[in-house]
Amino acid sequence: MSRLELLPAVDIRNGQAVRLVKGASGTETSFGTPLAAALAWQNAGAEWLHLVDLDAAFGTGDNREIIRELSEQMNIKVELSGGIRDDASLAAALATGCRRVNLGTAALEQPEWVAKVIAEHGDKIAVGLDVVGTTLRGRGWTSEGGDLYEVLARLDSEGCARYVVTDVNRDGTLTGPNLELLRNVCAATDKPVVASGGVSSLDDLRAIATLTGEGVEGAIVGKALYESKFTLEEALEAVS
Ligand SMILES: O=C(O)c1ccccc1N[C@@H]1O[C@H](COP(=O)(O)O)[C@@H](O)[C@H]1O
Repeated sequence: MSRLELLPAVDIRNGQAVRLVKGASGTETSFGTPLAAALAWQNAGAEWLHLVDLDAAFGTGDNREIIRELSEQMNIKVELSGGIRDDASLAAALATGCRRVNLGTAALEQPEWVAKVIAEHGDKIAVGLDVVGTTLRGRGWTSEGGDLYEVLARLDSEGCARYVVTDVNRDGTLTGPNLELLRNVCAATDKPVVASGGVSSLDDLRAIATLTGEGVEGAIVGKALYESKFTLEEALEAVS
């Protein structure tokens, strides 16, 4: 069985590394500069960084320059999310040298464009499936975007390489991952799944790691790291 990949998260709002509760704008807790956070995870042994431009996701601006500068200092793989919705934003994201991008809103609102970029860029494109129950959310998780399994079937048929599955109601809450959701999504697709939302403990990571045989490839870890529930070194050891 393959080892669970860990992706520490750096979410950026107004130039700061922040954590939100259930993705709600206005619930930010700041944790210093994005570069300091990213370097801390890189120096602690991260193989991946999950980097989110929250302003771009919410439509309140962007943090492109910070992301460009930060990316120059990363020698680990970066997955970049937030506001990637057209050719220009996709080109800017890929120009940072990131390993892959996550599309959210675009996958719900612009299916033809998403099918086109999946065909053009292959596994550089992942889709973030951000859900409440089985209903997808877009536009900073404020709009409803259809049924999870219908959209998943459409994206699968278009060759989408990977899905990042977030239970919105667990994100930033430290209440544990939604293992049932992860199992259900893995049963519905052959493509790898990255788990997001709710991780609070090393046991949560061990529980997600039991799903690697079903298709869970990685887990995003945010608030638990920022609130020192465990260290990244401990997390990497726990899933090794
Ligand atoms: O990560 C978050 O906390 C988050 C909160 C609210 C909205 C989006 C969030 N993150 C990721 O951003 C992309 C969606 O951006 P877009 O819709 O493509 O502009 C997606 O990967 C979310 O998981």
